[in-house]
Amino acid sequence: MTTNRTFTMIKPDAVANGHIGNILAMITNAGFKIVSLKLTQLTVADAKAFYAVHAERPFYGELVKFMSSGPIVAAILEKENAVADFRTLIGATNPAEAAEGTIRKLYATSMGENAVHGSDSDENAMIESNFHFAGREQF
Ligand SMILES: Nc1ncnc2c1ncn2[C@@H]1O[C@H](COP(=O)(O)OP(=O)(O)OP(=O)(O)O)[C@@H](O)[C@H]1O
Repeated sequence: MTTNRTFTMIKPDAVANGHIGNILAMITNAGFKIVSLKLTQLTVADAKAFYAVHAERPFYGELVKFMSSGPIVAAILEKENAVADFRTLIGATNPAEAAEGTIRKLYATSMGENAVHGSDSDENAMIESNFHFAGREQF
């Protein structure tokens, strides 16, 4: 397996509920190295662009509103098999279906407000990382 990178956001629900520290601890305890990190907030335009792939889905408006509703933590993570291993760590999109011990099982409140994002491919990890971080912020 090769060392690679994934992109994550701690979403507005988890930030508002005070879970930043616990979620970052779970991430680093699982062996991910943080190579970029910031507290930021998406504008409506940013959220629309980030989730453009979902533009035709019925939940798109709700998703854009939620993701721009408050601060998020954006991070780039490095590990062997980072994309797949991170999706295992966060659990299923719907927290009711998320496995025990996953971040979403512990901290997500609903399908929409599900605590964290994780890239779904190496290609998207790079696109999403570059959306949020300048080259000099990627260590
Ligand atoms: N049926 C739904 N109702 C409300 N929100 C939804 C629904 N399906 C997805 N979402 C929201 O849109 C996000 C993107 O959906 P996607 O299918 O890509 O899930 P995911 O890959 O598990 O999540 P993410 O991209 O945030 O890591 C979900 O994380 C969730 O916040």
